[in-house]
Amino acid sequence: MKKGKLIVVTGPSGVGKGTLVRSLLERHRDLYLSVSATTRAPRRGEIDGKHYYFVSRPQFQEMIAANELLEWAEFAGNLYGTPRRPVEAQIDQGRWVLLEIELVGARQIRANFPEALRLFILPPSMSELERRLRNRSSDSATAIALRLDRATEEIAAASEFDFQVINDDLETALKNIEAVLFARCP
Ligand SMILES: Nc1nc2c(ncn2[C@@H]2O[C@H](COP(=O)(O)OP(=O)(O)O)[C@@H](O)[C@H]2O)c(=O)[nH]1
Ligand SMILES: Nc1ncnc2c1ncn2[C@@H]1O[C@H](COP(=O)(O)OP(=O)(O)O)[C@@H](O)[C@H]1O
Repeated sequence: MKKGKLIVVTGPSGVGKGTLVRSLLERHRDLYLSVSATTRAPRRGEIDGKHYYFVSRPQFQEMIAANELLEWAEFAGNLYGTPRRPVEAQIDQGRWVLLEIELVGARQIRANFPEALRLFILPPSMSELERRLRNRSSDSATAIALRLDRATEEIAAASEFDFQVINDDLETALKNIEAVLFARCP
């Protein structure tokens, strides 16, 4: 069977990655979203096994030691990683797998899976990024400050990615992502 594709979506926290990925999954039922493991505490409404696998630091360290993660990184004081087995199983079945991950993990994927398609989502401006993070009301002021600090560093690396998409108008951004995915992955 023809192997599936690995598609990496990266961009600063609050840029709208989750929103874009959710819309893509609704519109293209054959896409598969990898569920990450994290040591971050669940936000209101987040479900274990659906949004993330919420694990302790020792559990996460065990996953690293057992080589169960395809990539992992520390972000704003918490560990995040992609469980290897489900991703490999889906790719072996010919499905396209989306990874919504930060920059350090995206670099690991580039090193280990050079064939992966990597997209970077940009905000229309830093002030709009900050507005989105604050309006989302999901993080403490400290967590927002850590995310904004990191955003500048991540945006500086946007050109390392195969494609850059600005998430200003949501529908336009979605169309641009679809154009990239379906032009490159016939
Ligand atoms: N490297 C890596 N990053 C991840 C993974 N899962 C999520 N992330 C990234 O970790 C960052 C923080 O995620 P989260 O705490 O959910 O905050 P949010 O992006 O602001 O909603 C985001 O940039 C995510 O894309 C993963 O498995 N690996
Ligand atoms: N194109 C857009 N225009 C305005 N607001 C947006 C847009 N895309 C996402 N948002 C809002 O921005 C906030 C952050 O989006 P989210 O998907 O959680 O970002 P991320 O997953 O990148 O951290 C959410 O409140 C979301 O509704």
